[in-house]
Amino acid sequence: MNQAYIALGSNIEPRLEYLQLAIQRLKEHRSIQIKKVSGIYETAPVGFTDQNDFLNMAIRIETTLSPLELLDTCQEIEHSLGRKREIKWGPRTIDLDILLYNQENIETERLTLPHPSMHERAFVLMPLMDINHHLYLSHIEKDVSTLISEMSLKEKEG
Ligand SMILES: Nc1nc2nc(S)n(CCO)c2c(=O)[nH]1
Repeated sequence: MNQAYIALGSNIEPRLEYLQLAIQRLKEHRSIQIKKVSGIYETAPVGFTDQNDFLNMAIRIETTLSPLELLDTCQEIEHSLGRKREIKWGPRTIDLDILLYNQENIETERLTLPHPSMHERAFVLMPLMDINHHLYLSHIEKDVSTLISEMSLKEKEG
């Protein structure tokens, strides 16, 4: 049995519903079992900042799918929930990013694992710490207090 971590995000309303639908579709897949679900975080957009805030979360699954089969499944769910890839970094109804697949390093045209940006994204690391804190203390270049202060700054900005 393989273990994988997936990051989810949405910044087009109804954001929460898109997250719930994506998780439901993963849960319904006969080769995927959802083992842990993080909390849901409202986060300011990073990268392309001229867009709505996101709702982000992460899940841990067990699966018999290969990494590329899991990617196909995630992209099918994104497509079924109306994901348009007009602007690369633009708004999206739902985003499903595979972060880790076992402890494998994978470098293909379609998929790089571990996800190359996960170590610099508070919107990924904070949900992951909900799920499996010991897994991420070793990955965080910024210390946890920096990440938390970044998140609380967002809270204060309101
Ligand atoms: N806070 C936040 N900013 C983001 N920028 C991009 S692109 N994305 C899409 C994920 O790559 C996000 C996101 O999910 N959350």
